[in-house]
Amino acid sequence: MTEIPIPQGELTLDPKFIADNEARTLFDSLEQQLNWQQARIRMFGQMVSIPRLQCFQGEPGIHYRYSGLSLQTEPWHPLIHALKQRVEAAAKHSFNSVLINYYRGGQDSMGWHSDDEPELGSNPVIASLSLGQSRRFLLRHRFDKSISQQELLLNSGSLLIMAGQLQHYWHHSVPKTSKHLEGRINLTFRQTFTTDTQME
Ligand SMILES: O=C(O)CCC(=O)C(=O)O
Ligand SMILES: [Fe+2]
Repeated sequence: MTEIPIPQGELTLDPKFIADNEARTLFDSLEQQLNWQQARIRMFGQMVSIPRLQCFQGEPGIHYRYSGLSLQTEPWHPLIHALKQRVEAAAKHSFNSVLINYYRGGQDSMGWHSDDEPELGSNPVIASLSLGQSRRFLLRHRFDKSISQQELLLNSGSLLIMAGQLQHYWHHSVPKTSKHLEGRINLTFRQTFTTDTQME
C-alpha cells in the first residue's frame, strides 16, 4: 500500500493487490456470471441510459440511491464475497455492499461525482478494486481551482482506498476515450447505512 499525498483527503493504492493471472480469471468469471443491468437515470429532465453496466450486491435490505435511481442489494456472489473479505483485511474496515461497474470499452465511462450520498455516512471508506483494462481515474478539487487535477492509472488487480474527507473536497471520474479498449470491471466496496440503521 502506498499513500498518495492529496490535500483534504486520503488515498492509498496497492497496484498489485491481486496478481495478473488471478485478476484475469476473476474478470472472465464476473463478466459471464453477474446480473449486469444498464440503469436509466433522469438527467436534465430526460431519461438516459448510463454509459456502463452495473450490479449492486451486499447484505439484504440495503438501498443505495443516486440520480433518482434506487438500487437494492442482490445476494453476494461467492467470488465477490471472497474478495470482500480480502479487501476488508487490507482496508482494516468492514463493508456491507459493493457497487460493481462494467466498462465494456472506451466509450463506457463514469462522469464527475463524489460518493457523498447520505447513506454512505460522513467520511466513508470506499475500497475500489479494478480488473481488466487499465483506465484513467481523475480527481478534481471541488472548490479550489488552483489545486491541480490528479490522475491515476488503475491497472488490473489494483486496490485504491478513498477515505478521510476526500468525498467532501474532490470529485472523481473515469473518462471516455476514442481509443479501442477492452473491458474493465471495477468494484467499489462500501458501508451503506439504510435509513433504518441511520436512525439508530
Ligand atoms: O470505476 C472506477 O474506478 C470508479 C467507480 C466509482 O467512482 C464509483 O463506483 O463510485
Ligand atoms: Fe465514485
